[in-house]
Amino acid sequence: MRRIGVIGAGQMGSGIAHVCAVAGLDVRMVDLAEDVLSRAVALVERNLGRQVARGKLADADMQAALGRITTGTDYAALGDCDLVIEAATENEEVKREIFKQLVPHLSAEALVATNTSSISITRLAAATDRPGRFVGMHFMNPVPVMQLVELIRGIQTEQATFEAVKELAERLGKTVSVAEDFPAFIVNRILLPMINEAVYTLYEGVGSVESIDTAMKLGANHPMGPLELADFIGLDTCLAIMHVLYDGLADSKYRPCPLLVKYVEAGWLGRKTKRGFYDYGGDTPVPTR
Ligand SMILES: CC(=O)CC(=O)SCCNC(=O)CCNC(=O)[C@H](O)C(C)(C)COP(=O)(O)OP(=O)(O)OC[C@H]1O[C@@H](n2cnc3c(N)ncnc32)[C@H](O)[C@@H]1OP(=O)(O)O
Ligand SMILES: NC(=O)C1=CN([C@@H]2O[C@H](COP(=O)(O)OP(=O)(O)OC[C@H]3O[C@@H](n4cnc5c(N)ncnc54)[C@H](OP(=O)(O)O)[C@@H]3O)[C@@H](O)[C@H]2O)C=CC1
Repeated sequence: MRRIGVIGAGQMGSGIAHVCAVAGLDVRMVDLAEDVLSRAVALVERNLGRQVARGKLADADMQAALGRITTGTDYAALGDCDLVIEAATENEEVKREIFKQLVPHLSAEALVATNTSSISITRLAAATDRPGRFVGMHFMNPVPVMQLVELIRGIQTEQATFEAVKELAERLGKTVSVAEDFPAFIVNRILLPMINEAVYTLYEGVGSVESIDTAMKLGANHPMGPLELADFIGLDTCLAIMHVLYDGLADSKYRPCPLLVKYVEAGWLGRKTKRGFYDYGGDTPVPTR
C-alpha cells in the first residue's frame, strides 16, 4: 500500500491521516468544505507538534509527514488510492451516498474500508460495487494514541482484503482485535451502554456531572469519566451508536437516554461544539449540571 484516501476530515479522519502519513504513506483527505480540511490539517500539525515536543518524533519526520498529506473536495483525487478509509459522520445514509459517489473514481483493485463505530459492514459493503474488497477498520479516538484497531469482516469480505488491512494496521503500530459484524461490534457494544447509563445516572439525579465522572475515574480507574468521554467522542456519535444498538438488537436495555437525545437536539455535541456535559468556552471545562 502506498496511497490512502480518507473521507471525512473530522477528529477521526484527521487522526487516521496523521498516523498514515507518519508511517510513510501518501494521504489524500476529502471532505465537503475547504475550511474543514484546513482545520483538519492544522489539527494534524498540532498533534504532530505535540509528538515532537515530547521527543517521540523528529521535526524532519513531522515536516515529511505533513508533506505527504494533500486535501480536496473532489472524489476524483482518490482515483489512484490503494485503499480509501471512510470516516464521515455516523449516519448510514450519508455513508451510502459517499460510496455511491466514490466508487466510479476508484481502480478495480482499490480496497474500501469504513471507520464506522456501529453500522453493519455487510450492509455498507452492499452499497458499493466491490463488497469483497470492503471491510470495517475501526480506529479509536485519539487515533495517534490509542493502540487498538477493530477489524470487522462483512459477510462478503474476501480474506485477501482482510489480510491487507490487518497488515496496514500493524504497519501503523496498532494492535488488531477482530469482531464479528453485529451492531457496534465489540468496543462500542460494551462502552456505549456504559456511557448511556452514565447519562441516565445524571438524568435521574443520582449524581452531578462532576460526581459521576469523579466516581468512575477514581472508583474504576477510567482515564476519563463517562460524561467527559461522551463529550470527547461527540454526543451525536454516541446517540447514533445507541440507535444502531437499539434498532439492531431490539432490546430495551439499549434505549438512548432522553437527556442524551435532548442535548443532541440542542446542538450540544460535546467538545466539537464547545458544549456538552461540560462547557469548553474557558480555559478549563466547566460541568453544565
Ligand atoms: C466511539 C468509538 O467508535 C470508539 C472510541 O474511540 S471510544 C473512545 C476511546 N478512547 C478513550 O477511551 C480515551 C480515554 N482517554 C484517555 O485514554 C486519555 O485521557 C488520553 C490518552 C486521551 C489523554 O491522556 P492524558 O494523560 O490526559 O493526557 P496527556 O498526558 O496530555 O496525553 C497522553 C498522550 O496522548 C496524546 N494526546 C492527548 N490528547 C490527544 C489528542 N486529542 N490527539 C492526539 N494525541 C493526543 C499526548 O500527546 C500524549 O502522547 P504521548 O504519551 O505520546 O506523550
Ligand atoms: N468520535 C469518535 O470517538 C469515533 C468515531 N468513529 C467514527 O468515525 C466517523 C467519523 O467520526 P468523527 O470524526 O468523530 O466525526 P466528526 O463529526 O468529527 O467528523 C465527520 C466529518 O465528516 C464530514 N462529512 C459529512 N458528510 C460528508 C460527506 N458526504 N463527504 C465527506 N465528508 C463528510 C463532516 O463534515 P461536516 O462537519 O461539514 O458535516 C465532518 O468533517 C464516524 O463514523 C464515527 O462513528 C470511530 C471511532 C471513534
